[in-house]
Amino acid sequence: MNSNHLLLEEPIRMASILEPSKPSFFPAMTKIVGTLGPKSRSVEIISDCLKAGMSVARFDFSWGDIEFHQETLENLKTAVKSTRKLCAIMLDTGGPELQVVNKTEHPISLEADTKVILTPDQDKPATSNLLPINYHGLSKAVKKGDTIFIGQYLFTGNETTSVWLEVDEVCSEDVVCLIKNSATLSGTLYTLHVSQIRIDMPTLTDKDKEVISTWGVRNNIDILSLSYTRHAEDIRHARCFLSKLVELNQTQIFAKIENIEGLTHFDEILQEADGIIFSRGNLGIDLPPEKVFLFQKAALYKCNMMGKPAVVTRVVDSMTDNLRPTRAEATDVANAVLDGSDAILLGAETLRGLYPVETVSTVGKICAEAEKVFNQDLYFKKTVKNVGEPMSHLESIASSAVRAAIKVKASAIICFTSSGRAARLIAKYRPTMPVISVVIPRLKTNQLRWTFSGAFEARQSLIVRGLFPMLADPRHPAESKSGSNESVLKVALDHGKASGVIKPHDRVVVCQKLGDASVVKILELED
Ligand SMILES: Nc1ncnc2c1ncn2[C@@H]1O[C@H](COP(=O)(O)OP(=O)(O)O)[C@@H](O)[C@H]1O
Ligand SMILES: C=C(OP(=O)(O)O)C(=O)O
Ligand SMILES: [K+]
Ligand SMILES: [Mg+2]
Repeated sequence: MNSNHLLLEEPIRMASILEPSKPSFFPAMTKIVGTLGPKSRSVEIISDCLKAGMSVARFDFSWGDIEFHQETLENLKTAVKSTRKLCAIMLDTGGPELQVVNKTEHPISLEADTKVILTPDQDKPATSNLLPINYHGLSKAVKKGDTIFIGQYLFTGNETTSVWLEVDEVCSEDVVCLIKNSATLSGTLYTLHVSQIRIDMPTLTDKDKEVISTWGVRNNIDILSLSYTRHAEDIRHARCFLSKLVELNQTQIFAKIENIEGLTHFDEILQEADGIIFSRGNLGIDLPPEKVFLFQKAALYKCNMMGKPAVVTRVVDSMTDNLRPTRAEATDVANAVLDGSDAILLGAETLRGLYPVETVSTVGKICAEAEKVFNQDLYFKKTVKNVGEPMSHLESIASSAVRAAIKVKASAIICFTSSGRAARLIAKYRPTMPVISVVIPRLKTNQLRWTFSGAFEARQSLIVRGLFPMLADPRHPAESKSGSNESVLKVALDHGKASGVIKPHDRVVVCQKLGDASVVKILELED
């Protein structure tokens, strides 16, 4: 790769690499999603994760009951209040996940070159020769020679508790497998992944529907992470389900791409979804290893060009048990940023890891360093070319705002918005400075009661690279129609100053509507 793809000053002075970066008010423009669980559910730890840069909390319903997750969420709310850091809520569905059921909870030793039977009879206890699973259709879906992987819930890939099997024969509903490596399965929950087969289970299961309509509705979830999205129809179906739950008709749907079926239908899925999660843990098993990077780069590019947020998972697995990532992992995080990801999703690292806070902060620091050498100029040109001409008015305003901000070396772009659309479009051009989106609430009614919009739009931008939302006071909307938003703008500038983004004598680019005209203006601050 040509060094022009990175923004490095020539000649490169090696010593400059070690110069510490200037502290900034936020850890990085790239966002961090943290999965909350046993090791990250106290108010204290969650507060520290928020301060370290986590802006989206993921609740994975592959595991844990509603009460458990509710308790964690109540702690999150307390932490959000006390730290004054906003956080979006993501519900991750269980989906058609195959699992080994070990009711005894005793560790099970599996020995290489011996055989083990996978059976759908969940009444049988799990032993070294027999593993009950939660799916009746496995024997019909596999054939001799297929590869099966069994790993701990949120397997990291480097634990000694994962096992590879090879299908030997099928006996009615049972599947007899040859064990390829010795391992001890400990714990209660194991995911089972068969490379490249089709599972005839719905993407949104009955259990998922129940969780969404109870826990999800109660907590106004901002983002639904739809596990094992395989077709655009999966998204349409989930959207239809959400729209019937009045409280969730603004919830965004992120397609979690976890297998080859999802890869094959990627383009049509991207059209329907609000964002994409590259579930690299599962993808890494389904795809040949040498193809993983290529899918990541191609798919992130497509997301970037569509202006839809892309999230990458499984970055620093080894930090589950260690204070420092491996060099491969550290480099991988930086490459995910250079490839264009909006957010990094931490799974095992925060859920059951020993160092949740340190992980968030380490990943944030790596992202910030990568952002500094991200070639915005090249990216900008590619994006403009991709949009083509004539551009829509809004697209043209958004790209002009970014260009102006870069040219005058503005310290921030302030964007007024209600739907969030304008701010997201600005972020699409990946400005090097933060975009403060001032979400102006709108009064709306569902014919039962009046409410203000805005909270969803503000929180949903917490997963978009470079976007930092601020929810304006609902008393302002009337005046925003007629006036010039002077008072709201002052609040936004004060907010920027208080957080350290904007300093005296800085330039700031503002994007707003004045009367019927959309304007981009450059402010030169005095104090
Ligand atoms: N309440 C507002 N006050 C002033 N300007 C606004 C407001 N809402 C949106 N704009 C501006 O209007 C243009 C269209 O933005 P967009 O986000 O699509 O609007 P909406 O939120 O109405 O969908 C952008 O230039 C944006 O900055
Ligand atoms: C995030 C992933 O999956 P899970 O939901 O099982 O953590 C993954 O496979 O990368
Ligand atoms: K899940
Ligand atoms: Mg999963």
